[in-house]
Amino acid sequence: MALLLNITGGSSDNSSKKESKNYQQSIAPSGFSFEFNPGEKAKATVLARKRPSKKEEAPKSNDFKLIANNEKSEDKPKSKGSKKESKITDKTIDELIGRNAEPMKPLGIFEFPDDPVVTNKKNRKNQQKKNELPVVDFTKEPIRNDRIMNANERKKLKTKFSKVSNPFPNEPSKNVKAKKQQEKDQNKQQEHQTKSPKKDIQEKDSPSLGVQSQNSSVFTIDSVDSLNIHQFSIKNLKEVLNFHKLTHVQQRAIPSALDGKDLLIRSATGSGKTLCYALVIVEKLQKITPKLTRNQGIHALVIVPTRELCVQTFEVFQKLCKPFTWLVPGYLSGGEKRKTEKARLRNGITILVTTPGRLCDHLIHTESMKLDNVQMFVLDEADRLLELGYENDVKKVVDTIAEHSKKANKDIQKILLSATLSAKVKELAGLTLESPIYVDNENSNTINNLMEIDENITIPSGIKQKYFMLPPRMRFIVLCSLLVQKMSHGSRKILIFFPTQHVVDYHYDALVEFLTQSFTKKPKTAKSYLNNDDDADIDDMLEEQEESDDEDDGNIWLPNVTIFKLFGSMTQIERVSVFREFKASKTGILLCTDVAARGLDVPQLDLVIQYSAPQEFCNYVHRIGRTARAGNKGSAIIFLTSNEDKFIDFLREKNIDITEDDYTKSLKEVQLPNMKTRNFEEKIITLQRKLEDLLSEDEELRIKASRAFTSWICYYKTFSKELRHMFNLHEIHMGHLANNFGLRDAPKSIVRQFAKGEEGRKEKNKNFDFTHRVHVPRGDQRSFQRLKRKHADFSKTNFGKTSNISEFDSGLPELKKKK
Ligand SMILES: Nc1ncnc2c1ncn2[C@@H]1O[C@H](COP(=O)(O)OP(=O)(O)OP(=O)(O)O)[C@@H](O)[C@H]1O
Repeated sequence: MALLLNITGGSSDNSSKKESKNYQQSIAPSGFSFEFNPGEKAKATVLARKRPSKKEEAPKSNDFKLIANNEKSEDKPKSKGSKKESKITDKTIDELIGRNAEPMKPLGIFEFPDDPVVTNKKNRKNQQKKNELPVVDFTKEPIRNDRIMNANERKKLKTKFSKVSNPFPNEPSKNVKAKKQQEKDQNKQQEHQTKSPKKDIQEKDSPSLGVQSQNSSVFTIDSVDSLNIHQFSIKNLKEVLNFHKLTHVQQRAIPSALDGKDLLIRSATGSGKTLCYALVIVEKLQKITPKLTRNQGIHALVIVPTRELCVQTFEVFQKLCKPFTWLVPGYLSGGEKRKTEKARLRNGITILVTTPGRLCDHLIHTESMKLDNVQMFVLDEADRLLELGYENDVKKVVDTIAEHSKKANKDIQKILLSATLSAKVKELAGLTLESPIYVDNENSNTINNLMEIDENITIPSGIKQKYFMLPPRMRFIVLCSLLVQKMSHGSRKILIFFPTQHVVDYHYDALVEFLTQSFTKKPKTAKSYLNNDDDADIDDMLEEQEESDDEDDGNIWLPNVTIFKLFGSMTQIERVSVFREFKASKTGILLCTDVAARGLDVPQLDLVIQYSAPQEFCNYVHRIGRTARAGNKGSAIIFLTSNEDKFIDFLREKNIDITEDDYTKSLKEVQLPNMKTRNFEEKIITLQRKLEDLLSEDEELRIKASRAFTSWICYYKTFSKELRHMFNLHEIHMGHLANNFGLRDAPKSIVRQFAKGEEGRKEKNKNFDFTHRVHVPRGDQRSFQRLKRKHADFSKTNFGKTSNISEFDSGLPELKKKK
């Protein structure tokens, strides 16, 4: 029970105020807050109250024992010891409540609009009885329903509670003045920014990049035969890699690199930059006579920013080295045991692909890690390396290599590739490269002054860019219907970018439940199996799940599609296996953070969905660049809400060709499995209810949703300077955003769960000794079984683990595991 009392009165003695305050704190029962000044008539006002929930214990009468000062206003303040004690019993409390009662309402000061679907349980029950669904236009912003309190009452309440910090701003419609003021401030800020000659590093590093669309096609008419390389390499390119023609960037870069020049390469996503250095490395090393042996150490070093890119690049080298078996490619990507990697290094690697952090670690701790023989050095995705904070690591490696080259008096060829050439990348290029040749989509020429290069990005012409302008609470529902629509229209692979790993994790569970499990059956989590049956075995569960899936095919939206998730804090085994399986699968949906935005090359990926906007403009370009690669076609859709429309203007100013699409189209088109709905509004209501019911049945999922909601808010606060004014937290309707996550609680209380501190969280999560939801997407069983066998005690594996160490930390404290 929460009760707020305000006991006020004037005071004639200031000295005793402090004393009495201390006193009242020490005796105040939890849930009460009151003030009173000694010497005056105590006046109690009940501002609001909440009925105790059934579970909560009824308060004992002792809880209401308040020490009030003298009831008579003319009484002088008395010393502590002489305070008169008067008991306010349950009865008096009730009387007080009865006298001043305001309508029942949770103590949250800012109420959220009454949503007939979400909050009106009575209505819902009645409707269900009648077997009729209310028709609600979800597509419109609801009109605020002020029936709980009128404006005056709310104003009063707000001023009384003005001391309480409010993490949520007022709703936009109610806050016109504040909005205007904010706009003024923003304009001033912008003016200031344009006038100010000094720019800080971040501004420098997120420059207003220009965009140009690729004019020509990706490929030239030149065949791979035109390259001056070994005949076996040409045969290998044609037969193993299926490359016949050169891309523009390859045609320009490869001959110069074969001549031993340092290169700075910038070109559109998917234009074949990897081959520009990989082919040259293999060609140069295979030429060395006598043939290199693996114990002669590392001869080529390639640094990439992420583990997936590391594995991907290593696989390209494996293919290119096929005709030259004495060249041994290898990779170090972190996440693996240092011991295993040390053993690999000891065995000998000729071409090493690595992430910078792990490389530096081995340079310090591993004796066999030597860079003395390095002849070629590549920095791929240099801008991303710097963004991820690897600047020092990269500089350390550059220095080490320069030292060796000086000692041995030999030249090391260096190649730097970057999608964007920010000031920092240029600075790094200046440090690393010597009289480089600059290659982009259109040109290749020697560059004297790197600073002269513009900072434009090129977007492949094969990408069709669309946006949805949709109400915030519709995001998830539209996503489901869009996925079903696209998959049934022949899409093979879809990549969805989410803001943080918590948001990925929650949506993975929710989408698996919606799209790949029986639509009408209640979900079963591993926990419920383990709890209900002592002898239950995961094997039984999997078998049962498989059998019921087979029976229910008609009841499943996407029975043959596997859903994957990928984010930075997953274990190495998970990350690599997810990435490989998604690449190899015929159809699939990958939910990810920006960890997959750069460099990843997934064949037949025809749609990229951005569930939320990227925090930096260049990430927009990289995200959409996962589709329409190597001259193929693809499409990209970004989900925005009406208050984010400035982002579209911003994109158009950058010459990005983006058009609006009707988000209701897919909802109107797709049918819910085994369900007949009269209109699309009914579909929306059914889907929203399903989501909410799912959360109410599954506490674990509800907690995930709450964390995801909170981390979304954190993400929203951290947009780059360039984009910050377009994504204003003050303009988000928190209630609607919470609805979108299937949450019915007041947004403020959701966030509080994670702001309470360690004790609060422990309390909240004390029942969760097994927090891994075991969704085994169909077709994914084998890999799951493999994983399970590897980790005999399943409940202790990291499968599905989500902690906060990834590239997009949500800023939330990590959940502590129960001992
Ligand atoms: N000459 C070629 N002929 C056919 N396909 C090619 C050729 N060169 C590269 N590709 C293919 O094009 C795709 C993109 O190549 P790559 O990953 O090297 O692009 P990228 O420019 O590095 O992209 P990003 O900037 O996104 O990292 C790959 O699937 C690769 O196999």
